[in-house]
Amino acid sequence: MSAARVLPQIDQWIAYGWLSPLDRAFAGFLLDQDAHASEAVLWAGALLSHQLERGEVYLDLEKLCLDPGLTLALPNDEAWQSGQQDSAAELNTFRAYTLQDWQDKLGQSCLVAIGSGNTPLVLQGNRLYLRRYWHYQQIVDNEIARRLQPIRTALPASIQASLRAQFAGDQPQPDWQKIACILALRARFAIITGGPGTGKTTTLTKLLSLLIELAEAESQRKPTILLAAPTGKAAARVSESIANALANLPLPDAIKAQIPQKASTLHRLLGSRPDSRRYRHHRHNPLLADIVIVDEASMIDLEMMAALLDALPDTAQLILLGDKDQLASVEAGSVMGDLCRGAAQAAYDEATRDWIQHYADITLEASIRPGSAINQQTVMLRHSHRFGAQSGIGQLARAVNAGDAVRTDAILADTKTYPDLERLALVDANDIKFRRLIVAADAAQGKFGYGHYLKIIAQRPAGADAYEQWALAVLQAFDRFQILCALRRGDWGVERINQRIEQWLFTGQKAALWYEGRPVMITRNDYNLGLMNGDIGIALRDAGGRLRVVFPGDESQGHGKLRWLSPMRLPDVETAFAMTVHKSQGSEFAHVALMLPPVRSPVITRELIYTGITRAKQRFTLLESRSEVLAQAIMVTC
Ligand SMILES: Nc1ncnc2c1ncn2[C@@H]1O[C@H](COP(=O)(O)OP(=O)(O)OP(=O)(O)O)[C@@H](O)[C@H]1O
Repeated sequence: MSAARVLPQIDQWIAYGWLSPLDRAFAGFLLDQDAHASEAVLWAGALLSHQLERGEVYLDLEKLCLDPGLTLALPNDEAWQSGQQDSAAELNTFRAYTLQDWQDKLGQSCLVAIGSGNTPLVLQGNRLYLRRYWHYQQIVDNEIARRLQPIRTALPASIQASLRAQFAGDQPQPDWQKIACILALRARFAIITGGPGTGKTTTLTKLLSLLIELAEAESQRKPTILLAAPTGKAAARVSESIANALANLPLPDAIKAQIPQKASTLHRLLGSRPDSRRYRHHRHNPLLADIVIVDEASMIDLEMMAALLDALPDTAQLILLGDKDQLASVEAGSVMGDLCRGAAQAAYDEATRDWIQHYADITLEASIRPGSAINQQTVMLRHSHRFGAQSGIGQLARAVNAGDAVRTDAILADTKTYPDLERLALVDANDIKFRRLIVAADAAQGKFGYGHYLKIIAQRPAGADAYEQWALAVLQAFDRFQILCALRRGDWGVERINQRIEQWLFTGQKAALWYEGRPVMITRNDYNLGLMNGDIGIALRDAGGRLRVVFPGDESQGHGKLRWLSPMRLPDVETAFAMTVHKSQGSEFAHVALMLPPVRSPVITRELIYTGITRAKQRFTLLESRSEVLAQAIMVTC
């Protein structure tokens, strides 16, 4: 194949729906920069661009050689659904290339450098980066490495006494929550990961109280603590969880008063500016903080993590919390997943185990091979205090996470033991069983459908002064039930499912785009309106009869106050009866129904199923038409 034939072949791949015009434009840009660019460079450029759109920050050339289909997630869901699987043979284009071939050909190009420089591409071992992402990766790696050095070799006796007091009482052993606190007191970086209800917020609250005490003992001053989350919704949820933990934990009032209860979004924390990638805070204007906490850290992409670390003063401590097993952020880079690699093994070295033994009085067995420096500052919480042995949601999430398809099937079948689970086989996406689920309004049974929030809308108050409360009740009722889809396109994708649900709920009434009851999700940040990607509002008529879209208050106005905005002012929105699992991250709903399409797709992975299940607090329904899709999905991990 010659370089001249690469662009037409990329066009063919665009026709299959495999690559996008953006990928071709990038290959074209490389050709403009170097008219002698080889076919390998042009293909690598187009595939790297494709990977970035899929959320990967680099093209893994080794994996590309081993399995191009799996590495590139091709044929993608659209191709599968439109029966284009036959074109999969085209993936053999790269079969003849070895890793060495790629490295040689890329290494010879003036468009590729091995490290620093000003080439558009950077090759590092088997990874090909776009320079910008390579730079972000450097910041993340270097800044975290600097913070991993222990800053304390001993803890004062007063802290040891507080630790004993906070962790008194019976706990599942080893007490990972205690270990998390002990390790986070040692260095300026720590990760606390765990599934839903494993006590991340509880542990964080105890840890903050210890850090406050420690700062006062060491420097006689109160530390400045900043609390953040990647999205507005996640920030609101974190604020609520911290307030609950503070109400329940027996901490001294003087300490409680210093623990922040309001989380902001990372964008606001860093000082985002409209229409700019740059933030107000960076290494030359760092944040004023001693301790920075970021919850829901699995949603942080590489660019945001680099911006955060760049803005962190040298002396500040960073603590990341989140669930490593959730899907990574929609943007490029599964930072949390990468940082937590090996966390489940608790591969602590001798120094770490000695520290834990000395201060937590917990003896851990030596691991066969000690983990990385990051592993030493990472703790995985393992015991769910929310989902006990009787919780189907908890059991199902564990089985999926372990990749155990047989157990997953058994749990879903045992509705006697696990009445919080339901598996519905649908003939097609129009099935009456699906329709019944949608229109249900059985709140007393915990079986919410969208009939529930429509009932509340119908209870319109008589006086204008009660409108705020009514709208809040509507938003809360809507939040109880959510349809999650694995795909965007096709009969089982978000777009068509939303249309179908609209028809079922508003038969005959709905003609216009906007109607009372329409739930919408913001798909692009609007800093002027304070609306963030993922925020959900509902169209309601205000006391004057005008149609407005009501959103929960944002952090600047206080989370309780509602915002009534004209639909005309809203940036990009989409109907939100159904949303993708990706978009549901950072949210929880009483009842979640997850739809799996009848065809296998490389984007339906174990992480996607796990994330979907763990959005449910009380009830989980699986909607499918071919049962093997679930089993196949949980074998695939990203
Ligand atoms: N060690 C513990 N002993 C008893 N109950 C606990 C313990 N840790 C947490 N809990 C309780 O478990 C519930 C979940 O805890 P928490 O909110 O801290 O978990 P989480 O991991 O932050 O949850 P999520 O992120 O899924 O909302 C809370 O009711 C909390 O009081």
